[in-house]
Amino acid sequence: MSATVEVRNVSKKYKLYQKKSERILDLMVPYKEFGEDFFALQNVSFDVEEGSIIGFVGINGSGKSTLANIIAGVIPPTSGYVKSTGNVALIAVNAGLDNQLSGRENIELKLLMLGFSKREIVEMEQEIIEFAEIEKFIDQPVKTYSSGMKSRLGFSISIRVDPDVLIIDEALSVGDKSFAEKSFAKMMEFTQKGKTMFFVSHSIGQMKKFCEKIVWLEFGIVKEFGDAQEVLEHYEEFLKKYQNMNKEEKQTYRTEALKSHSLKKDENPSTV
Ligand SMILES: Nc1ncnc2c1ncn2[C@@H]1O[C@H](COP(=O)(O)OP(=O)(O)OP(=O)(O)O)[C@@H](O)[C@H]1O
Repeated sequence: MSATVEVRNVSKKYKLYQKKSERILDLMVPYKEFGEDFFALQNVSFDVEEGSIIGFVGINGSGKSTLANIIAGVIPPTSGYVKSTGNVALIAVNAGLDNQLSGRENIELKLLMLGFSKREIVEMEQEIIEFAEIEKFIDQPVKTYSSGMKSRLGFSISIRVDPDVLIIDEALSVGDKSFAEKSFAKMMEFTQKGKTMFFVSHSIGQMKKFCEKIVWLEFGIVKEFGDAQEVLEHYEEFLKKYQNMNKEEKQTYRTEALKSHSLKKDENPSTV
């Protein structure tokens, strides 16, 4: 089964504190606010059709992982909502793995939580271990794994579970070449099955190969959403300019971008 995903007016606010004491005061004093509000995402809206492959691009800190985590239900939005017609799995380095447990225990826990029977778990477990290529380390605690091993384990569990919506956050960048090829082939299988997929990567090459549509995030705001070739062309042009800016120019660019967004929002609050 594939699924649709509706992302509507999603914002995520964090509090930034200069000192530890500010954080404590903010918790303790009910009638006064401490710290500074920071929006990792602001009013993000878009719709995804069944079987689409969507890429998230944007410079560091633009909100890609925050959005991926909100769609996966790992963190809640501050306002707005995400609706999906199917179950969603997130694959990211470290996502959903308990560092204190062994690889095997993590597999079993995840499968138990998803409602698989003991017999099914035994059947699936060996396949997951083999695909992840961590055979002899499978009974060691995950905290001793390299980031590549964690990512391979997370990837292998998620694809075996066969979710309706798959979100892959930079998880393919950490494996070696042969694992990357194997994962890529698996993702192709998923696309052929018509699954809905989100893909977060700094590699524009990977995005071009894989995605049909792109959400370009800039300072937590949707700068563009549309056809992959077109948006990636604009994003590449922007990157060339942005990388040549000095610190002050980047700061001015940020201030102007946020100002123009808040003007647009006032004109039409429900769409970005
Ligand atoms: N728990 C948190 N508390 C405070 N700020 C946070 C928290 N999580 C993320 N942020 C901030 O939110 C912004 C968006 O972060 P996010 O990781 O989503 O960006 P990203 O586009 O995935 O970045 P990168 O490409 O560097 O991985 C950043 O400025 C980050 O510092």
